[in-house]
Amino acid sequence: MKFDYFKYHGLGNDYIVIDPQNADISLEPEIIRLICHRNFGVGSDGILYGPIIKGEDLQLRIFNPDGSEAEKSGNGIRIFSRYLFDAGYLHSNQFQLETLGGRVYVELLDATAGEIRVDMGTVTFFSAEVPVSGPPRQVINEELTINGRSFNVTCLSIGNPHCVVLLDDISRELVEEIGPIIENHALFPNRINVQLLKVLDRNNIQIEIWERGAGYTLASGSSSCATASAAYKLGLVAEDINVHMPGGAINVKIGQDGHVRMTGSVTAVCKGVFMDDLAAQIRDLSGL
Ligand SMILES: N[C@H](CCC[C@H](N)C(=O)O)C(=O)O
Repeated sequence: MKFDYFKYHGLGNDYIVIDPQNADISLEPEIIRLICHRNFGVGSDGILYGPIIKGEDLQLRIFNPDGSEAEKSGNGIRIFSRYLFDAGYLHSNQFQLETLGGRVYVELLDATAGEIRVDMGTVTFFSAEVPVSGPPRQVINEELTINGRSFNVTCLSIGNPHCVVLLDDISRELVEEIGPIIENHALFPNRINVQLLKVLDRNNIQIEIWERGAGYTLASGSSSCATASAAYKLGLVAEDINVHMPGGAINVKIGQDGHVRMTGSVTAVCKGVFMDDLAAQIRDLSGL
């Protein structure tokens, strides 16, 4: 039986995998919004579409539940790597994937247990590359006023953009208040993912996450890499950092080569088919 989708999560950050070899779906924004909807669809923090096979290369496209496309997703890459293993695509436990935000290198440490390491590449703090509006600069320890309160922000890209807010105390309430304002702020032409960062010690940080195009999530791999890199840039942590999130922890290592390597788990949830009513809605939305 062919399945239309597979569902996995990385520390509670859940994604639907749609494989073009299995399912013939055009991923228009309104179709993505419907499938990801927690009440009217399957429900998820996004869609992973692939593998798109180009010769030897395996490409992954990543979509947020608002229908926008993300350049990179750390949990998404780990989840997709587990799917490739489960679906029998892999001939090795080490391989590379193409994403909109660049090539990443994956190692299945223990695939069935879902322990996967990803070299997410390098980060940049340069405004033009994040991007952040204003004069060309590294965006480090800048002041940003939201709702009359001044925040210290450091912005960077690891393929997708992140705004890290350094605080002594963090909470879900605060990230849900300022996250959407920062996400859509005029400073960020492509919008931005937002994290509140609390440094616990030289090897442990705690974050709360507001994702571009997704909202509050329990965990985020690219956010883990971005916040660890920002804390390291600010001299607040060592190069081996455990990132603690509401959904669990991810280990991030910052290499001497500048590459950021993330290790975390993946949980397989279910596989399914779109039943007639939803399939008809998808067909209507795609104009078929
Ligand atoms: N949950 C993802 C983040 C997706 C990033 C996406 N929201 C964007 O627009 O960049 C992760 O584990 O990295």
